[in-house]
Amino acid sequence: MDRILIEALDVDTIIGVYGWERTITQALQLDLELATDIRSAAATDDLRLTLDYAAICQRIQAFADAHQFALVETFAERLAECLRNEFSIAWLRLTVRKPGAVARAKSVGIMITRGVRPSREQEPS
Ligand SMILES: Nc1nc2c(c(=O)[nH]1)N=C([C@H](O)[C@@H](O)CO)CN2
Repeated sequence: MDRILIEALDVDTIIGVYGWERTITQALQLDLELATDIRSAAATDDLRLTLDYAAICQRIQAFADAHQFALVETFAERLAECLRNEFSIAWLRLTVRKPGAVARAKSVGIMITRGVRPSREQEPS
């Protein structure tokens, strides 16, 4: 199955387990792989037949503006659910990094995959 890719998307949100983190906005950096079949969009050159990565990026920041989670785990799980529902995404991989959260690490974070991975039988040989 084909994948739409979004790499190193900067998202601002209120997130963290400590009190001081509830008073500031912090940057998260997201990578996404979104399974979709791009062939009909490519054949017709029609954006409506694929996943609009610009619209998805906008939705992600709107989601981040609307929520204040403690854990990056909760942010990732709830965002994955939101995107899968709203954009009819069968399978996705989402990486959420929190740069600078640990002083001696460039970033920390998590990666999740959700949904049913499209089978290879659906792919052309
Ligand atoms: N597994 C996690 N560990 C930690 C998280 C988290 O979201 N998931 N968060 C924190 C703090 O908010 C940290 O980012 C502040 O520096 C600590 N551990």
